[in-house]
Amino acid sequence: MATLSLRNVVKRYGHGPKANQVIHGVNAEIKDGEFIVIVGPSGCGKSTLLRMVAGLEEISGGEIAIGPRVVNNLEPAERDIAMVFQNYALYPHMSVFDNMAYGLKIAKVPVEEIKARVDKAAKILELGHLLERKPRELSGGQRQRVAMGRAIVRQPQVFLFDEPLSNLDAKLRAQTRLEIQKLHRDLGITSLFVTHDQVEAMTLAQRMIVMNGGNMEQFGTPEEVYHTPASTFVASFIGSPPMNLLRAVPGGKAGAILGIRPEHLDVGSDGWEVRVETVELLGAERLIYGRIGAEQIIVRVEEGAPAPQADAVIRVAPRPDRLHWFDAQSGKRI
Ligand SMILES: Nc1ncnc2c1ncn2[C@@H]1O[C@H](COP(=O)(O)OP(=O)(O)OP(=O)(O)O)[C@@H](O)[C@H]1O
Repeated sequence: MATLSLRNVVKRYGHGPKANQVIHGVNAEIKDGEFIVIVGPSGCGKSTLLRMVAGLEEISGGEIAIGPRVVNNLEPAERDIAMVFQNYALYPHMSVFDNMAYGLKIAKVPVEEIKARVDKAAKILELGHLLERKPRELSGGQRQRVAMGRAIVRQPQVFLFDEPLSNLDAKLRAQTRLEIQKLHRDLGITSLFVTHDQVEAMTLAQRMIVMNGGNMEQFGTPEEVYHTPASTFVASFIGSPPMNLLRAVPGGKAGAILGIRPEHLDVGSDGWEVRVETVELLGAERLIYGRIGAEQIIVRVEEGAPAPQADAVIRVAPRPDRLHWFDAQSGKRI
């Protein structure tokens, strides 16, 4: 097990004047045994960052260290990491056992030791009865577990996950999320997990790195990111539906954006006048979409609460201890 340090990490594709910088100096000190999620929209650089840790992309600037070792110039195989890919990358002609054993055979681990490690991983992942099958004879979730098994048997210092759940349906994704959490509790291996899904990030992360356009916008626990988002970007990326960001409402301040989450607004007899546009029922709750003047606002209420009609005018009060303020120019929290 090991710490993982990202020190002013930069990535440029191409050289000279045509070079395209896509990671602009990321700093993060990840503790031994921590589960870190890198989250952000498509193209923000999360896979590139992960692939630099893995050694699959050259590091253009800065330093990456695993434990005390700077790994910038080490081959992937020398870095003591194991990676789980989105498409699982299993060998189709090999059995489950051989898929899991392959990396160890290449590393010339003794046969008995290989068997013991594969059997142990298969037990943890409940794959024991499937060891003779080929990948095509497995469900998506089982293939995913084989891919994780292959990573576990390597006993790496660091696990790297590149959107490993995105090919699974919603139910299996939720279940596999729980399995990964359990695995991490049991093995305690430092992990870096990339996803564009904020729910996945919130539920899995001990701390999360929120990326935007090649910059780290925030590095914190899910609670910190939800309760004290560092910018309007983070505020609107984490939370569903996103935080309301209001520029011109009664009680607002010049040069500032007022943020309030839909779940922190109370419908009642005082507060802002909101003209209702539509109301959605989502099962346990209702979303009221409306306007304060020209500003759009979303209010989340419990399903049992009275549902206003379209065009009705209701009063909505923000909870004073749940207000967020951001600089209107920079979008940063003030
Ligand atoms: N080989 C490459 N050559 C040039 N540019 C690249 C290359 N690979 C990625 N990029 C660019 O780097 C940026 C970051 O890409 P990256 O794949 O890391 O994003 P991402 O956040 O993982 O996105 P996604 O969720 O869509 O996979 C993008 O603008 C992308 O176009």
